[in-house]
Amino acid sequence: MIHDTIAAIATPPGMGGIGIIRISGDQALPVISGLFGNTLKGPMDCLNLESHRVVHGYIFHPREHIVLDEVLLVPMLAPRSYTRENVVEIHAHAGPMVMRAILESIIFLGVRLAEPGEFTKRAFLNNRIDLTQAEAISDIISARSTASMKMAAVQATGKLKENITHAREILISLLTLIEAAIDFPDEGDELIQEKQVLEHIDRVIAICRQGINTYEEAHFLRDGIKLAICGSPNVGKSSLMNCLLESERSIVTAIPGTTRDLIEEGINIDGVPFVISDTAGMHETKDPVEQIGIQKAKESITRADMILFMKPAGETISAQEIDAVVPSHEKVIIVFNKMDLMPEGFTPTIPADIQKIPHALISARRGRGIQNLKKQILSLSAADKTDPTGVVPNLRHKMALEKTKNALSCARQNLIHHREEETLAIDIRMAAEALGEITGDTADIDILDKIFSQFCIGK
Ligand SMILES: Nc1nc2c(c(=O)[nH]1)N(C=O)[C@@H](CNc1ccc(C(=O)N[C@@H](CCC(=O)O)C(=O)O)cc1)CN2
Ligand SMILES: Nc1nc2c(ncn2[C@@H]2O[C@H](COP(=O)(O)OP(=O)(O)OP(=O)(O)O)[C@@H](O)[C@H]2O)c(=O)[nH]1
Ligand SMILES: [Mg+2]
Repeated sequence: MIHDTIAAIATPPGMGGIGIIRISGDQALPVISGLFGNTLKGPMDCLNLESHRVVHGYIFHPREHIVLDEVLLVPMLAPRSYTRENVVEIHAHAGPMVMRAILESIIFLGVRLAEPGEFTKRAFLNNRIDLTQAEAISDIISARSTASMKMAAVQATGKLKENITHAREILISLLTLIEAAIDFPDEGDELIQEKQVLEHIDRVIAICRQGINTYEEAHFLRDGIKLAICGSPNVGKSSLMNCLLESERSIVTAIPGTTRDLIEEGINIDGVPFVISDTAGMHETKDPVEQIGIQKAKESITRADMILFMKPAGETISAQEIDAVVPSHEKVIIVFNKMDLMPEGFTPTIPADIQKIPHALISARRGRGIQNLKKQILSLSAADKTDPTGVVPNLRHKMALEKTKNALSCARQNLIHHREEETLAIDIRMAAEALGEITGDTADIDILDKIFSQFCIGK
């Protein structure tokens, strides 16, 4: 039921300067009238508070009539609020006990505790924002890199919604035309001009294609670029992992075969998110634990977007060695480690057939050459060439775009082969519905519930 009034603590738990409790719904003002007064005398009538005007005062315990806290109150009256309902915010002191006491007082007066994402769900159900904007708000909060934060911020302004809505409108007007042709078969040929219809279909296919491509090129800015460190035992893989993380995450010893399990950690390099995995050293072994570790290492390398292939500086490297790990030679950086053991001015020798592969010379133990390596990683990831201020669909959007594109390819065939108009209409309706899933216009309640339940409490 959307007509009940909900409340939640909007700020993170724990102690802090200020904590915000938010109430939304029809009963927000009557409830606050039972709790808030602008003098120490007790609660006052709040039904006529002015919207968007901060009021100073006190929160009183609804039964014990004692002061709970000195607060600022922010009324935002429907429809001029985040949810489009009456909203009242209480800006209190952020201590776990005060915040809880105020929230309990509100609940005592008949308000229900909000579910995760419920304020934003109401903003969506009341048409303040569409589903892509709701998802973007959640992405802004959970962003772990500047790049993904920027992408989410663009999406929150409604850029993706505009693109999708535009494409869907093209399909809906096409559909109207085709349905008219079905209803008035005599005028069908005048209503549907094949060339024009094709043009419209192709325009929407192009929009889908563009969205899918952008996802492929840029989704890693949201999800993180998978970077695997691999090489023989003892080359310094774990030392490099720790160096990049700037913490002693992996165990480092002089004993070959120290790392057995796969170790994964997220970092961000110049605002770009990476998920680094430190793998077990690759070699022939009879040790069953090591064998499992090496199997995991291989899987991690297969999944990786980028590979750091480590060698001790001074040892020779061959194309075959790299072939064994990454046959395509793409997205590999050869990392020569332990440069501190080499004479000053040392440069590694690289066979002619692999000179195109980028390389770096470092000392993981001394932390030398790391800045240069980071630069190489960024440049190979092409993250520096990807514009995070563009619209980047997420996986859910991409799947719906694929569904749209496929349905339209069928529609195209039907049109070219002059099949029945009904068949054409079915495909186009399917495509329009798939687009509507992105913005939430045609998404079913299970999808909506799933998306909103992943939000923070109080959002
Ligand atoms: N204190 C506080 N800070 C916050 C929020 C909030 O709810 N409370 N927000 C919550 O997520 C975000 C800001 N989003 C908001 C979106 C709309 C309105 C709002 O009142 N909109 C009205 C009025 C606009 C106007 O009159 O200028 C409207 O759109 O009609 C407020 C906050 C981030 N910061
Ligand atoms: N001199 C020198 N020693 C290093 C350097 N990097 C790592 N080492 C040493 O090499 C040994 C192995 O380092 P690790 O980081 O554990 O090597 P690994 O590749 O993770 O080894 P495994 O997990 O066994 O496959 C340790 O004694 C490190 O201190 C370096 O840059 N210079
Ligand atoms: Mg190791």
